[in-house]
Amino acid sequence: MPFIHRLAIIGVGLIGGSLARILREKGAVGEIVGIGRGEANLRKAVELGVIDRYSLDSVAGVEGADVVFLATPVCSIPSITAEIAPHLAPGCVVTDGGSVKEEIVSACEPLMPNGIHFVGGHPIAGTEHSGVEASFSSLYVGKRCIVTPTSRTSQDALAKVVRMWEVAGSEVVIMDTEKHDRVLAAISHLPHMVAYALVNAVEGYDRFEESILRYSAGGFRDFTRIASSDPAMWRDIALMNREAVIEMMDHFAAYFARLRELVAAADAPGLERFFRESKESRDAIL
Ligand SMILES: NC(=O)C1=CN([C@@H]2O[C@H](COP(=O)(O)OP(=O)(O)OC[C@H]3O[C@@H](n4cnc5c(N)ncnc54)[C@H](O)[C@@H]3O)[C@@H](O)[C@H]2O)C=CC1
Ligand SMILES: O=C(O)C(=O)Cc1ccc(O)cc1
Repeated sequence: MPFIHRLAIIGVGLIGGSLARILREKGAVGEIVGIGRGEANLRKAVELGVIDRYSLDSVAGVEGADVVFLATPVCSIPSITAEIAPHLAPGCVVTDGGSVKEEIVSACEPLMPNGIHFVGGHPIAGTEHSGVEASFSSLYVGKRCIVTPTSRTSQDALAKVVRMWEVAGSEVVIMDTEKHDRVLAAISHLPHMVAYALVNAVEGYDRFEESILRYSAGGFRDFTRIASSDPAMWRDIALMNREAVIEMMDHFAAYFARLRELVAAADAPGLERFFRESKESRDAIL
């Protein structure tokens, strides 16, 4: 039995499309309406059976929806929410999948009319690919999804969002928005910054006349897979979580400087200790 009657998804890409696929597969949703700007992508989403119909107009698209899921780049989420807020059906629950939470939740929660609730969410699952064609129904299975209620969040709205992610196969973790943004800056945003910088640094190394990237082996390719991620998405994340990202970049720079010192001093035991500590931590997360 569907527990969501009409789901409106704004931004039918990897994240929105994957949620649509799994909820349909589980029989959890009656009708799925896709909303976006790119008509070709939305038409493709209908062809693939990811959504039932689409609208290029957010206000018309959310009509009668009991759940609205926003899955566009993070900086666009507050303005889209402001646009749809006065047109939502009574009792509607609005939630999102954006990679930053503090600014989104503090901007969107107060925009909700009486009886309509915004609950922030973030599936810790994804790939370096984007668009509806990259979406797949098992994306969220066995992954964590962080949900960030506030003291104002209705328990019924929270329960509906938690149920949605559990049906999608995720383990839901409740966290406050401030902690979310610090944790994600460390375990997701910093690695993306490092990967993007590493690829540019190697490409920009001009000792030789040819581009040396084509000689890269498995290690470089594994390490930099995430530098193939969507630039507009990562522009928005870097801008919206700027303070926490800078704090982590500075923290990382201190460790990198320490490693440089060990190399410069040819400190063999120091280097081995540095690498051993890192290997032990990394082995423990596998
Ligand atoms: N890609 C990933 O691995 C993950 C992404 N996220 C978050 O999910 C959100 C969506 O990311 P993806 O699905 O990967 O992106 P995507 O690029 O695959 O899909 C985004 C969709 O939103 C549409 N869109 C962009 N701006 C819009 C606007 N102003 N109005 C309406 N539609 C608009 C695009 O046309 C596209 O169809 C982002 O906030 C991102 O931070 C969260 C977890 C993982
Ligand atoms: O491609 C990968 O491995 C990722 O790290 C995907 C990812 C990107 C952004 C998020 O907010 C969460 C997960």
